[in-house]
Amino acid sequence: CVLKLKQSRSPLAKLLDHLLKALEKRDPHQFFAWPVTDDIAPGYSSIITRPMDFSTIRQKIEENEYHLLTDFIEDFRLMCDNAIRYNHHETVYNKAARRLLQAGMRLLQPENLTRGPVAIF
Ligand SMILES: COc1ccc(OC)c(-c2cc(C(C)=O)n3cccnc23)c1
Repeated sequence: CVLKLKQSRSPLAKLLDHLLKALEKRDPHQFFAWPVTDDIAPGYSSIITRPMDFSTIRQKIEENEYHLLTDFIEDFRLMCDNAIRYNHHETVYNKAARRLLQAGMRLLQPENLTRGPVAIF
């Protein structure tokens, strides 16, 4: 077996993990926890060409694919925008995506990253 050496987490990875946990808390029904499949959402993969979900974001953090905070924020926005575009306005998914996006943008505002109980910068 090949022992995978546990790399020490970069400061950015630790920050993104903290932010991801805070954002996941705003998705109590776990609508954004896993990739959306065509089985549960007919025609999804034809309409949404760049799918994104929290499990994929977590995998990208662990594989050091984010080099800037803005890259992480872009994937979070993409995930919410996909749900807003695919689902009709009055559906639970569209409403949940708009609420999650609003909450996420508040959390990720620079002034909120330097204030509050855990000042990150
Ligand atoms: C009802 O339980 C679940 C469970 C997991 C889901 O996505 C991972 C979803 C889900 C998540 C979504 C999204 C995010 O668009 N969605 C759209 C249409 C139908 N279902 C969904 C719903």
